Amino acid sequence: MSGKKLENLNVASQEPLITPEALKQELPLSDKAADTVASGRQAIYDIMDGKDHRLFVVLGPCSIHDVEAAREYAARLKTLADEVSDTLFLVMRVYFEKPRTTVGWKGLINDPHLNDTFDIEQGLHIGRRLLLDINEMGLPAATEALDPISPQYLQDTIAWSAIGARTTESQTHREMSSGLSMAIGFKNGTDGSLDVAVNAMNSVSHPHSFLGIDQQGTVAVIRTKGNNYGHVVLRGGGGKPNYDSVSVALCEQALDKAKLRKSIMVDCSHANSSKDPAIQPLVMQDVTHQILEGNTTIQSLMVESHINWGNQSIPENLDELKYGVSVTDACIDWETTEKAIRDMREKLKDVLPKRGK
Ligand SMILES: O=C[C@H](O)[C@H](O)COP(=O)(O)O
Ligand SMILES: C=C(OP(=O)(O)O)C(=O)O
Repeated sequence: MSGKKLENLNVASQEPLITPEALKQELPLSDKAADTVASGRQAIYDIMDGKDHRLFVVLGPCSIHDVEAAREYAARLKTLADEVSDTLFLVMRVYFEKPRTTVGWKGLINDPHLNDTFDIEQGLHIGRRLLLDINEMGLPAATEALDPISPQYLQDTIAWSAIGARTTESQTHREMSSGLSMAIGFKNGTDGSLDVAVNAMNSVSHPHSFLGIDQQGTVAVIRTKGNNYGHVVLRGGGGKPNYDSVSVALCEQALDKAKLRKSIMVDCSHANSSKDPAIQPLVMQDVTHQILEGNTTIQSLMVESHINWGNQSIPENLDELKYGVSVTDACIDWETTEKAIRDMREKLKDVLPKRGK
């Protein structure tokens, strides 16, 4: 055996991590929370299958960094969700994993103390605790599945997942999604390309076999059945939006050609708003107008919303963090969120039940 050190040359250290099974034993899902997850997933399947006339709307902070603010947001959202539930099915964005263009804070699981200590074990505990609490309130949760291992720890609490613009083309993410137990939205690429999302939908509907871990944390060959509830998320890109009726029609054509499900989510943020939160309610209004004009394929929306407007950089002294303000992309505030959702409900409440008939 050669004495030359040839592996892990750029690895600083490795630490064992709690297993998914042990985390779930410490933080189990209650019957009430499990009902929220199961009924949330089913409502989304029914909307995608045309059995439920509502739109589903994934809304909430760009990222969670303060669990108290997230709980307050969830309580407000639950009240609003009940109020508009005849027309809109509201699901809270509970995003713990942030894909970065280059570098930056990677989210609450990766660095829960926001200080580059990367206490991932603590991050998993804090994240799971919050997801349990939100589901306990009766509010379903949505997240981005970014790390290919973390779903084993958290996905039993999630009603809808996204694969982000930076990972839609990744085989690892398509394989993982083919085994996830809920509907999954694939964003178009950051350059605006739709092909990557269409190809992802095709890939995810097939069974895959790949390397992963099981609930005991043992390295395993994971064999999946395929996920038939993949759909496209139009988020704009390459400096241009793609929520307008022409882009939506082109998306429908591409899905038709590929013989894939014509279920479209419009992301009102990201490149569809040039990351200016003030544009998000305008995108919501435009989508509402398209539906009033006869569109039948937009079945869902995504909105980045928090308690307070805008965003902030993470300060060196964390005491200086402003409460309820995003530390990643800028969000609309609660008052704007309530108004935009109520307006949408008012305009669509009589139209959606008759949609496509
Ligand atoms: O949704 C959040 C951001 O758009 C995404 O994480 C990329 O952020 P960045 O370009 O600031 O790294
Ligand atoms: C990172 C996100 O979006 P995108 O992948 O579209 O950039 C997000 O929704 O948090």
